[in-house]
Amino acid sequence: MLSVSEARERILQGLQATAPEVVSLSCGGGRVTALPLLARLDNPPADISAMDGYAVRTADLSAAGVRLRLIGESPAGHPFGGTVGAGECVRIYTGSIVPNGADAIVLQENASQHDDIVTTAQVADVGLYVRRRGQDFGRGREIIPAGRCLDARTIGLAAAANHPWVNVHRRPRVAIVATGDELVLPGEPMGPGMIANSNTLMLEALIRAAGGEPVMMPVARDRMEDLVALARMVEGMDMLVTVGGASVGRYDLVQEALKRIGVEMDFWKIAMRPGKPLMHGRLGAMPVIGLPGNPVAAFVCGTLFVAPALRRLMGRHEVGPEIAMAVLGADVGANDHRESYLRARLHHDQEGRLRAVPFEQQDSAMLQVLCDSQALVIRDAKAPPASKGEACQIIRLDIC
Ligand SMILES: Nc1nc2c(c(=O)[nH]1)N[C@H]1C(S)=C(S)[C@@H](COP(=O)(O)OP(=O)(O)OC[C@H]3O[C@@H](n4cnc5c(N)ncnc54)[C@H](O)[C@@H]3O)O[C@H]1N2
Ligand code: MOO
Repeated sequence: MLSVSEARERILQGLQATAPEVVSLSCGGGRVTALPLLARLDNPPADISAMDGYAVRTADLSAAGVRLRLIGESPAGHPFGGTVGAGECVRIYTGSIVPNGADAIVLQENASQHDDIVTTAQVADVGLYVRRRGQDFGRGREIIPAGRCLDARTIGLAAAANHPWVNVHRRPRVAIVATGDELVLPGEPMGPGMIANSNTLMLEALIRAAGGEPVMMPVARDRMEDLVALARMVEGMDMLVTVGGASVGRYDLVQEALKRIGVEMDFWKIAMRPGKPLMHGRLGAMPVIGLPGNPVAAFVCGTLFVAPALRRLMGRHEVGPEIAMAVLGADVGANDHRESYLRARLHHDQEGRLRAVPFEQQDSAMLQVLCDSQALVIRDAKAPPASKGEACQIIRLDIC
């Protein structure tokens, strides 16, 4: 059976980012740049003051207590048009353009003004409290590379560089097909043997959080015709995710149905717990991922395989999952041949180290334990027993 990293490699192999589109910058959050962004102006656009005070000539300030003549003011948005000459100064404010002739700012706290005479209580070096033109970035400079996920910081930077729009990859559309005769949507009447279809809604949220556009398809019943008909409806999607029916039971028909609609299967079953019956294939260029039905297995496989594939389709270079370090908060036994992802609580110990305490219960159907976990502790295949205090790798779940 494939290892987790081999399986992820195979899923990511050859995935192409979706086509670019132009969107308004205010809608760019979570999208990935398809082209580098070049600054459309210098920032700041001119030498500006970093403080409220007086724009002065440092040559005049050989000592504190110098008297200068106030010849005008330079409020933000209304630059002073003249030139500061010897023995003169101009009232200035944070963000205002430093007038010609001036080369430093005296803080207003360090000066007193009576009518048009300003007495300074400070000497100044050239450039004091002056932000130079282009100090942040110059016009034409690449400020954001292609492949960067836009967040509050990058949106602020793009806006400062005068970009109203951004060129980003289209949100990948991901069809979610849940399978099973026992499923009803939450809130619907529930007959005997029925359960609420939690996986579809969970995956919808997971896909949306990873930047994709989830498309909920109707539930496929455990009949070949149903599955085949539904699977055919996914043309034009960027990814198909099925959930359930992945195992070996009589009604686990997903793999066969996928083959019938032309999916070229790549692998089925990997050395992982939870998530062993994971499937992967391609319908043309479209990746198809078949998740196991057990909800925790579906979530863990969603995190380890669906979200990274989605990030690659969105144009990201780094696709995760992000691995962090912690120390074990309890002893754990030897592991078998399946790499394990243990649901665990996280807390900081008295030395400030992050401790991960795996839950006793690791059943892959227990959503409450999953929700009470802040991390997955990764146990390598065939890992020997490990003691409390030993380093371990984790995937954090508590960073929303
Ligand atoms: N004889 C064997 N049995 C099983 C094996 C095996 O190797 N040999 N593997 C087990 C493992 S591991 C897993 S994981 C599950 C995967 O099963 P399926 O992918 O076929 O999933 P189902 O049988 O359809 O459902 C399993 C379980 O999850 C519930 N479920 C399914 N879909 C949903 C949904 N949308 N929302 C909420 N809950 C869902 C379903 O009712 C079942 O309880 O197979 C093991 N068996
Ligand atoms: O994936 Mo299954 O949930 O390993 O038990």
